[in-house]
Amino acid sequence: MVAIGYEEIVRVPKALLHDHLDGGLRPATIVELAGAVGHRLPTTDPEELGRWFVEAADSGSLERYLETFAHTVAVMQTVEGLRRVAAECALDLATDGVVYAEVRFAPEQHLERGLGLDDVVEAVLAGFAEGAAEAAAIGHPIRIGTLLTAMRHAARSQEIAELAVRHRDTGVVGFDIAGAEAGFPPTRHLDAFEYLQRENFHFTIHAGEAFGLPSIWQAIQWCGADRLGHGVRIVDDITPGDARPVLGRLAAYVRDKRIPLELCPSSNVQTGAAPSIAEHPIGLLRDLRFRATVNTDNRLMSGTSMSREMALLVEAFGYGYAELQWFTINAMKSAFIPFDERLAIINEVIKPAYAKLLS
Ligand SMILES: O=c1[nH]cnc2c1ncn2[C@H]1C[C@H](O)[C@@H](CO)O1
Ligand SMILES: [Zn+2]
Repeated sequence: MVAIGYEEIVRVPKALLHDHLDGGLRPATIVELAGAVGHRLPTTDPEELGRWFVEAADSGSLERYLETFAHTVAVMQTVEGLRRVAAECALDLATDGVVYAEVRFAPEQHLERGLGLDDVVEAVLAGFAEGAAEAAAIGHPIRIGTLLTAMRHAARSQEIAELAVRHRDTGVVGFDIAGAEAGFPPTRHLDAFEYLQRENFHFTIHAGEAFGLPSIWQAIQWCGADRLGHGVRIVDDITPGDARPVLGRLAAYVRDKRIPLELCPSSNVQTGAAPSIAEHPIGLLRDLRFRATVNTDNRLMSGTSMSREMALLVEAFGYGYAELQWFTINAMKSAFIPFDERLAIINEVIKPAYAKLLS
């Protein structure tokens, strides 16, 4: 069987659940916006800047990886900057063949030049709407849902959770916590998660990336997370066994309850959560039929795209269209938009496209 090529992967519909708005800027846009607000960058050559982000993020440490965001967050402090970045994000994802995306960002990081939390959210939602309309006009329809993230080292999660609920009818579909994981367990934000559950709202939690099973356990059993951001370290609870891998109690629970794992292969290699793409646990987790999904995390810091992540998996694991469809439908089933809308995208967009390729 001939391996599927990159161009073919771009053409198939893809669904993306874990992508950070402030981790996906175009380098040329950063240069332009930084010039306008007087922010000093490591270089003002867009190509060099793109390489700088990937190299700086390639540190083997989540903490050092996160330091690179200072340069993207700095240019996302005005309505115009936020709107533009969101519009370009929608357009870039759509032209990469992503038909459904949930994009997240932390509003509390965008208040340095006087905007309020609601202004920030409204600017981003307007940008997504504009980018999606532009994409549809050139034949690349995309549905974008927004997730609001609270930073786990800070103490604004309740406020951000309320902000998310306030904007639930205009495009915000979920909540998340992100930032350095070690030392900042999910239970620090229990009040926010309990509030969201009372509001019948959806949330995912970055867990099991730079810290292991206790973080995943807390996210699910204490906080009630619908999905796990990364969750890749669930493999620490899976042992080889004689005939087949043996799942511990937590891994079995995650699989039995079909808890979605937002796996981000390239990002995990950069932060040291996985040794290489070929050795990434996604291969095992797919074989064991966990609800595994493929994601970009930060397209700028990883120099990647949704199609590139899938191409890397095709190369490393020999996947064909059947596996790509499986990951895509897993993501769509796990999305935070209403059930009927998820079903419509699966039945009217994803399945017909793959059916042609699989027949
Ligand atoms: O993979 C990640 N783990 C934890 N935090 C992350 C990751 N990628 C991005 N972030 C942080 C940095 C961003 O500024 C923030 C909001 O998008 O989320
Ligand atoms: Zn992330």
